[in-house]
Amino acid sequence: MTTELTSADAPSVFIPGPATPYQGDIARYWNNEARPVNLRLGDVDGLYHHHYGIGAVDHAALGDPQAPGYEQRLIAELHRLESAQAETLLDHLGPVTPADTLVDAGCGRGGTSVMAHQRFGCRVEGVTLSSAQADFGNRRAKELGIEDQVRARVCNMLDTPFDKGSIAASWNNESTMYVDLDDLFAEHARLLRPGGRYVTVTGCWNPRYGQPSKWVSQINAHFECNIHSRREYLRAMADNRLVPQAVVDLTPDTLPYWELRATSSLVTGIEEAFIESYRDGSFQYVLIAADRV
Ligand SMILES: C[S@@+](CC[C@H](N)C(=O)[O-])C[C@H]1O[C@@H](n2cnc3c(N)ncnc32)[C@H](O)[C@@H]1O
Ligand SMILES: CC(C)=CCC/C(C)=C/COP(=O)(O)OP(=O)(O)O
Ligand SMILES: [Mg+2]
Repeated sequence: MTTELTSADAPSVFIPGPATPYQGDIARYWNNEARPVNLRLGDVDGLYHHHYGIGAVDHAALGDPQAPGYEQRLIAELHRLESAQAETLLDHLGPVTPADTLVDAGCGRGGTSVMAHQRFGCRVEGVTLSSAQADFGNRRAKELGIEDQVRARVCNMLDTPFDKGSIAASWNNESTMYVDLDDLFAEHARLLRPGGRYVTVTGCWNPRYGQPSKWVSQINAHFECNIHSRREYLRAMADNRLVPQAVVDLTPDTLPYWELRATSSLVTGIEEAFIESYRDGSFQYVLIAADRV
């Protein structure tokens, strides 16, 4: 499906329509998303994330909850933990040079893309289903003067325009639960150069629990997504020339973020499901870094 857009100064621009009705739903979801928990955190330093945080809470920085300015310090602390999550993802990309191009699959508002460029000095290509997110990310890149280096486009991450073997490293930061993993990893394996690195940070259900718990079902309903099991990740990677180099269980590291977020005025109602499922072992927050062989 294609949508033809015409304007006075451009002859004709083709934007691919959603590949499936589900992708149309997800594009609409993210086009309409404007939760204060994401915008107010992003306003702290201009890095806008749609992922969660890891690491210990800095109680000294937070100070007394009764003291003036506590809510702003709480927001800054949640944001610091979300940026720490992205730093940990970038730590696993391996050596990247300024001559390389990276792909941020499911890039959201582009926070991780900007951080990757700032760290490695390289080009970063983001793809999202949401035109509002792509516009937002491109606007931020322009404000930072890095629009020639960091770009977001409306594109299905299962079918990207990047040449075979042209990408040094790619990642999904909390965006794998919207797609079939075989299709996703086949596309990463195609675009990555042999020896390239793929990293995902994701929530997955724990096969040791048996089946997805009621909390996992609640998270799926809340975000209109489909959380996969840890086993599915490892199987789909093995089937698509992605060999895990590190599998890190970040569950204990993300709980403090959730426990702090649950006390904030910016709660969205999903906090209990994350906290309870991490505690009962039915759900895990993991990082998987894999070599494209
Ligand atoms: C939870 S957000 C994560 C955003 C970003 N990775 C971050 O860490 O801030 C999920 C993202 O996945 C994107 N997404 C979901 N399915 C997609 C698909 N088939 N192709 C491209 N992007 C997709 C959504 O558009 C959204 O930007
Ligand atoms: C770990 C899992 C299962 C994640 C699901 C994907 C998702 C919606 C991530 C956070 O986005 P967000 O930052 O927009 O969410 P929120 O508004 O809750 O902060
Ligand atoms: Mg968020």
